[in-house]
Amino acid sequence: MGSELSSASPSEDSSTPPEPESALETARLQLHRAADHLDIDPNIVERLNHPRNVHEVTVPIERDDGTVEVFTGYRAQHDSVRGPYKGGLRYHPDVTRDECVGLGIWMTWKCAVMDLPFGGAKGGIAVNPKTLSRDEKERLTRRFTQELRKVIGPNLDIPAPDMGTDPQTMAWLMDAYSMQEGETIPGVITGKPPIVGGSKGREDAPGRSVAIITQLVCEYYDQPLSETTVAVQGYGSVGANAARLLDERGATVVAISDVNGAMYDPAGIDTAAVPSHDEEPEAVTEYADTVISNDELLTLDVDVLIPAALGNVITEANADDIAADFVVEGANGPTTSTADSILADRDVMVIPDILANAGGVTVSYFEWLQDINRRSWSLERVNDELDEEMRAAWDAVRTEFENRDITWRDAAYIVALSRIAEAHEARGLWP
Ligand SMILES: NC(=O)C1=CN([C@@H]2O[C@H](COP(=O)(O)OP(=O)(O)OC[C@H]3O[C@@H](n4cnc5c(N)ncnc54)[C@H](OP(=O)(O)O)[C@@H]3O)[C@@H](O)[C@H]2O)C=CC1
Ligand SMILES: O=C(O)CCC(=O)C(=O)O
Repeated sequence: MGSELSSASPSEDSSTPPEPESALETARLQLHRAADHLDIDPNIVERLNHPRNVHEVTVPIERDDGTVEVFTGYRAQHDSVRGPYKGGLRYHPDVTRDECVGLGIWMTWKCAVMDLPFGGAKGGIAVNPKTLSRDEKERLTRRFTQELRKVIGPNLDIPAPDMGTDPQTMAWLMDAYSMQEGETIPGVITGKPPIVGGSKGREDAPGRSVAIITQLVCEYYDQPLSETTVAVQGYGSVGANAARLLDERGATVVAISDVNGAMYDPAGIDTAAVPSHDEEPEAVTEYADTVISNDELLTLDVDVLIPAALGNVITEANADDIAADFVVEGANGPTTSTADSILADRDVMVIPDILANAGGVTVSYFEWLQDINRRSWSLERVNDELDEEMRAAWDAVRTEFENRDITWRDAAYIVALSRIAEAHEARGLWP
């Protein structure tokens, strides 16, 4: 196993990089922007500019036809000053080392903005999971777990689902880790099926938090939900759950999408009737009468746009065409830095990923507590506590937004970075 510190130089120059911009470039720019608002020891900022470790592993598996194929996997661990590293595992062909580092940095801020006792990490394998059989995916996950065994653990680094992984993947990881350790250790991973120590409500949680935050934003700007139109890109764990909850709560969801395009109905979509990615991948366009492209979805004239699939979909090229009043980021990093500035100049309110989709990691925290205590919570308790945590985070971010006259993203970063910097100061050195 390789373990290395980032060799990239800190981005002292906070000018915007040319697009396409990597998750790492965006994350570093955002760190420096937030630090500019705060009186933080520059040495702490320099530490946070780099991951603590990036583990790169090769993952060989036997394909069903008997051939061996070797994939590359990563686990980037950014900061653990407030607790064990925490963050998802992504199976996607575009997974790279830098993407994992950038996403890991965002996990640090996300856990801090929610005031959870975790740091940030992210990992994944560069693979298209749709090209794997179920058995191949299981073998890949078990071997990846074996390679990461020494650097994860319930008090060290606790992975979870992300794009391309699901509760079943988490169950295999938990089983592989537990078999190697010789005892059942459910707390090594979250997002498991409830029967093996998962939390009720975890699958819905990131979409639920997107819906809660959308509702709070609408209330804040006196926009009744019953008069709000919504377009959602991506119909997976985040997008489908957000769309369905907003639909249930009275909003009109006019567009949803899968990888092949978007279903569009200005009269409103019956979101429960369309299978999510988990229920049937690539089904949205199959069920649609009117199909538009994913690019067209982004520029629809709706009140709320929820990008909930890939990163970097709102860019310099289309930011001027975004017609929504509010962008609530369901995906991680859907907006490039240039696009962010364009949207801010145009008074489009962007509610950042680290707040909006933080329900996933918050219920992961509840799951971890349940695993430690060997006691499961009711769905009602999970949802009530999630609602409470989201409102507390919203209040903290709103206070900064109102006091400083800044963007919602800067406000969320200020909340997160202040907590992290204070923890580094308190602990004394560079843990
Ligand atoms: N899962 C989690 O706990 C959390 C996830 N996130 C973030 O949310 C985003 C989505 O993750 P998640 O919902 O888990 O992913 P899923 O794998 O559950 O679903 C992804 C969805 O996006 C669609 N999609 C894939 N590629 C594209 C594309 N090029 N254009 C448009 N749509 C596409 C898929 O369509 P199809 O069915 O056709 O494949 C599917 O509907 C990611 O950025 C992730 O990091 C954030 C917080 C928590
Ligand atoms: O639940 C978790 O630990 C992390 C989920 C995740 O990867 C994310 O919020 O981006």
